[in-house]
Amino acid sequence: MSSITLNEVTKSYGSVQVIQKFSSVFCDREFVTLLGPSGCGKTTMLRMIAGFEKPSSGEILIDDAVVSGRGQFVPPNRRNIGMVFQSYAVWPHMDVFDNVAYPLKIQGLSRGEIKKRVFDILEAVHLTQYVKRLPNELSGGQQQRVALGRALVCSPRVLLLDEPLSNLDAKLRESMRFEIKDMQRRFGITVVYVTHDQTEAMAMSDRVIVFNKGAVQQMDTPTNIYRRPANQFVADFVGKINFIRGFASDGRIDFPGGQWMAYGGPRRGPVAVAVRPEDMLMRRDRGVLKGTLAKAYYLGDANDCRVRIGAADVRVIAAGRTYGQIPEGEELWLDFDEYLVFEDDGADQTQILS
Ligand SMILES: Nc1ncnc2c1ncn2[C@@H]1O[C@H](COP(=O)(O)OP(=O)(O)OP(=O)(O)O)[C@@H](O)[C@H]1O
Repeated sequence: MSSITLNEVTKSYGSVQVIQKFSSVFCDREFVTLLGPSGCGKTTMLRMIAGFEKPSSGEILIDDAVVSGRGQFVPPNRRNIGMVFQSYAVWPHMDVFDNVAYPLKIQGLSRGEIKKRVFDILEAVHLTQYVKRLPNELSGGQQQRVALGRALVCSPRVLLLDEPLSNLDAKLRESMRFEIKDMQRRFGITVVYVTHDQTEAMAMSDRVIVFNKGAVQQMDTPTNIYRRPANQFVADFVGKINFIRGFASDGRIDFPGGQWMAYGGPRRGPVAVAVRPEDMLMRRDRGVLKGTLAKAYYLGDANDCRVRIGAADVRVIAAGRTYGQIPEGEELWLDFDEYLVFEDDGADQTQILS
């Protein structure tokens, strides 16, 4: 068992509140990702769970034990938590074996026991052949695996990862995602992962918590975050999306410029119709909005298109094999495969058609 319970946790620095009241239970073996733009409070939340920061109010429990709150504070080294940061934070003067063995030496384990546990972990993180190397003889990905091994070697109850892949190149980042996920399953560990990269969050998590300015915007599964975003912020932050401003009345949404679409939903007044680029279909015969294909960029697997409607450019992603079927400059219809209608919050990203 290794759950984390956060009860009405807040954090302020002076008069600035960086985490607004936050409550949740991260379940045993759950992979939870804290996702949000820079400065939204993700790292602060992770540091409070680790014990490097004290909440201003509220309490944190690991399993049934209070680690922060009710007049108690358990220091980081007594929380049995493993941590990996963005910077590899491996000791440059120690070889791979000694880096991974370090936490066990501090615990005073016997040499035989240390050797056994280090080699078990090195096998799990695919580093057995590099055991004698110094960090500067390893690639970034290998160094990050050393950090991961060192975090896991004490069999922690919880693993906290703060942007661990952001210093790696794109290809390595992708493969490490699967390695981390695989390791989490094998070790049966609870993971709290911090990132501003939405694809990382989607690929690994059981649950994603989207933050903005210290406040939770949505806590949900990756599919719900993507397909049923709670508001315009989440819709825009996670994935690509077009917002088209309109006015909802009974049975229809009117767009500036005289175009309109049928609408049976409950909203009335100013709205933003949100459509993901891959949910837009370009057709010759009929559709929701009429426009002109302004530009089509061929990317191989996809076409990244801009369709001009009035004064706005709407982004459409079509299958690569359809490239050239509609030539640039030609009139077309846009149909929406799936769309959401938000109350228009006046956000900058909302497009005005005219
Ligand atoms: N020790 C501190 N004193 C004052 N303000 C702080 C302190 N630590 C963090 N902050 C502020 O708290 C807010 C949240 O910071 P935090 O590092 O948690 O954000 P983050 O979402 O992890 O961002 P990033 O992705 O850039 O690391 C920021 O506005 C930051 O400036």
